[in-house]
Amino acid sequence: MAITHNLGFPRIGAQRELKFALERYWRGECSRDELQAVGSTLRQRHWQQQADLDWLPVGDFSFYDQVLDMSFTLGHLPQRVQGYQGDVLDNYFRVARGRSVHTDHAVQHGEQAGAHCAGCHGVAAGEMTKWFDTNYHYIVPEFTADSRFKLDASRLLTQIAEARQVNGGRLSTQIKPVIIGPLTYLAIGKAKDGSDKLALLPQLVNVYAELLAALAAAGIDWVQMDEPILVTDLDGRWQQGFEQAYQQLADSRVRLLLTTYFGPLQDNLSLLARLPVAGVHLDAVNARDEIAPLLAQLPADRVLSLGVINGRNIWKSDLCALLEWLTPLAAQLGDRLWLAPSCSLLHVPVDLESEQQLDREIRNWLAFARQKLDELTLLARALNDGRASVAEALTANAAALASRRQSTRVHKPAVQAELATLSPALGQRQSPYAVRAAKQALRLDLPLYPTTTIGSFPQTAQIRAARNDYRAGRLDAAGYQAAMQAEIARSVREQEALGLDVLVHGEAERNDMVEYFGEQLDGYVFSQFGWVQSYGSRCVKPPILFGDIQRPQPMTVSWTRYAQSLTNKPMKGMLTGPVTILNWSFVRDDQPRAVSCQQLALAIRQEVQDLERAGVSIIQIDEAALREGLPLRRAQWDEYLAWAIDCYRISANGVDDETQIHTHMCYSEFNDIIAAIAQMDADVITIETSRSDMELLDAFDDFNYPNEIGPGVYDIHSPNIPTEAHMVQLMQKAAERIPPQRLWVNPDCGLKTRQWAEVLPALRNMVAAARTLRASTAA
Ligand SMILES: Nc1nc2c(c(=O)[nH]1)N[C@@H](CNc1ccc(C(=O)N[C@@H](CCC(=O)N[C@@H](CCC(=O)N[C@@H](CCC(=O)O)C(=O)O)C(=O)O)C(=O)O)cc1)CN2
Ligand code: MET
Ligand SMILES: [Zn+2]
Repeated sequence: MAITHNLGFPRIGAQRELKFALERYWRGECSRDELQAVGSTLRQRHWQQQADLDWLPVGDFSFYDQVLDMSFTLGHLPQRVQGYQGDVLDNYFRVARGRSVHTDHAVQHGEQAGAHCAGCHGVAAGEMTKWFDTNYHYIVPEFTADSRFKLDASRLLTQIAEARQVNGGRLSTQIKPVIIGPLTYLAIGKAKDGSDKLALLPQLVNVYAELLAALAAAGIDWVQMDEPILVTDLDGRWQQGFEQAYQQLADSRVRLLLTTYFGPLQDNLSLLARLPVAGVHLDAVNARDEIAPLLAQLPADRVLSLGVINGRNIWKSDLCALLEWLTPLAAQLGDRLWLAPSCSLLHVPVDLESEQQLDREIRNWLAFARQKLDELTLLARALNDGRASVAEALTANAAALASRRQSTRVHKPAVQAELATLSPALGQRQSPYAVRAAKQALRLDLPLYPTTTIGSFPQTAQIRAARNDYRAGRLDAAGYQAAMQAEIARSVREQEALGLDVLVHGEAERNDMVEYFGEQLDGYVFSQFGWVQSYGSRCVKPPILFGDIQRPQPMTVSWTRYAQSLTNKPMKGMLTGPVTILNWSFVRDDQPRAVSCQQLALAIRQEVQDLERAGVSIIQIDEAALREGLPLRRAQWDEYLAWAIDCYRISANGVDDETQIHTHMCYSEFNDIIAAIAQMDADVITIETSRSDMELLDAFDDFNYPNEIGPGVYDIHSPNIPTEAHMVQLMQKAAERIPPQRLWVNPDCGLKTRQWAEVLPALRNMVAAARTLRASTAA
């Protein structure tokens, strides 16, 4: 009997109920009890929706982030919030989002609050970073040599009790708490004092042992222990850490299912196989080749859970093919075979049933979280009761897959012919940077330390309401265009008044920097409710790249032209680069990512050339997700970077010398990939640096990065207003590393999540800082 289970369910709600409840609570518009009630309703609903499984995940729900939940369970909070009296949930949000100086409410409007509160009475928010290679951000655990842990199992115990009440307690399914394992918890955290995190392992594991004892006392049998760090390169000390920790936990009265996901185990396979746990989960989508070697090494009493349904994409699985290779395994393993999605379903939308406007043919190719669980139960029935018991469903699945394989909407000879002509030479600028820079300087006539912003201005409630009205048919196309033009005019007016040197149109018309382009490219469809949590209450709706990509018409030219008509200052054309569009979309699984990326590169190249023809003198091509797409294993980095950088270059570099190309990246680790960044050969790169105090620029300095750089001086994740003095000081640090002639002054990232009331004084200070810098350089 193959057993079915799930690693985690999306928690935001099919209608983003959790998002809206959180934001109401943060604005003081609903009570804590009401927020708790929404959480409880969502948990109940999600358990009911998973009731066909043999084992339900519990503890995968979170009001903000599952890593932060684990920090609370382990009693491990940053020093700065320890000893805070008051409600636990409020304290939790305080760690997640900080508390601004101006308000005692943990910051309004769903914003991430400041990490820098030097000299103010706010509380700095926990740092956020990407969860492995996903677009989900977690709150980074902060370690120091004297970190201490203290168990608080209340969240898990409460939710276990709650799960047992589902359907009036008549749920036949069993309950399996989900926690992040000790090694992964340590590995994804940051040692604030540079100390050795592994030194904390023994006392950390003591608290895990207490937790497992508490779960056993609550009648729990299996516990899912997530250790995705096992799919990354681990050195010997970390491998030893695994042995020690799990040796120590082997005495516990619960059975551990040690889960790995997002990739193959490689060097860690033998390690996992010999850990004294009751079962292991392997990502059988990405590591199918490892099933046989793992089974060969796994002791005969262990459960093997296979993640056979892809938890990272939205495609239907090929059930017949899966059955083909699972049938002998099921016969061999019997009850020892468990089946699951490859990873938590956190990374996919909830329910395809909500999508009534999606093209019927394409909808039939898709599966969201609920449909993926249906596939899983179907597989188990076919294995347990014979294929005949689900023959109809299997036939329908095969027909859907065949329709996708053969569709002329997927495979377009014209695109493939164009792709065949593609060569890296397309990514070559006409002249080297020095020659271009001189021509651009003549054309643009910018001052030293030119000021600019990264693209977006606040996405106000009015902008979203107008777009909502437009989508609902309450506002016609002309009305929508007028409303967006009014917003563009407003941001141009504000930028002129501020005295910025290079303006942007503000991106009012964009719902998102990726979805906006997906909506306009052939080969994409987009959903209405396909939201995926990005951080806290913030979600994205990744567009679905299903077929060969074509750009039917210009996507940004008319907005940019309108914006340029309002000012004599240079107006930056603003595009998202091919690698970022790829990484933040749901993409095809029937061709290599590199090929999809090349198609996107050609589409963006056309847009760049159209902007140039329209007289736009500066074009920015954002590659915010370039680094996030790096494979989890170093051995694969070069291959990825080679095609990713080629694609960016093809999109960006087909312009005349006089056209200035900017790129933007907002993350803070460049050391590893600085050579690749330099190969992009952008005339100007704007990056996130303000939180790292310009230390990030060491990478550019050491590498002798040749082109211009705008190191962010304004931390846009914070509601705090940076002072002129602070920004001058940051730029002076920058100027110690990069010659002033090659420096720009700009924020860390776009301003769409901020409010005008914060943006205006901050940019006023930023422009003042640039003037001060110019004066002191001239002197
Ligand atoms: N794709 C992507 N990934 C990214 C980023 C990014 O910008 N894009 N940035 C980084 C950080 N991540 C972020 C992710 C989301 C948001 C964000 O603000 N998301 C918005 C949704 C943005 C959006 O798509 N808005 C739509 C839909 C707006 C909406 O919710 N409308 C309401 C109605 C609103 C009204 O009537 O007022 C509805 O449909 O119910 C639009 O503007 O059209 C949110 O969660 O609130 C910000 C940063 C990393 N990853
Ligand atoms: N141009 C985009 C913006 O300003 C870049 C964002 S990078 C996440 O919002
Ligand atoms: Zn950015």
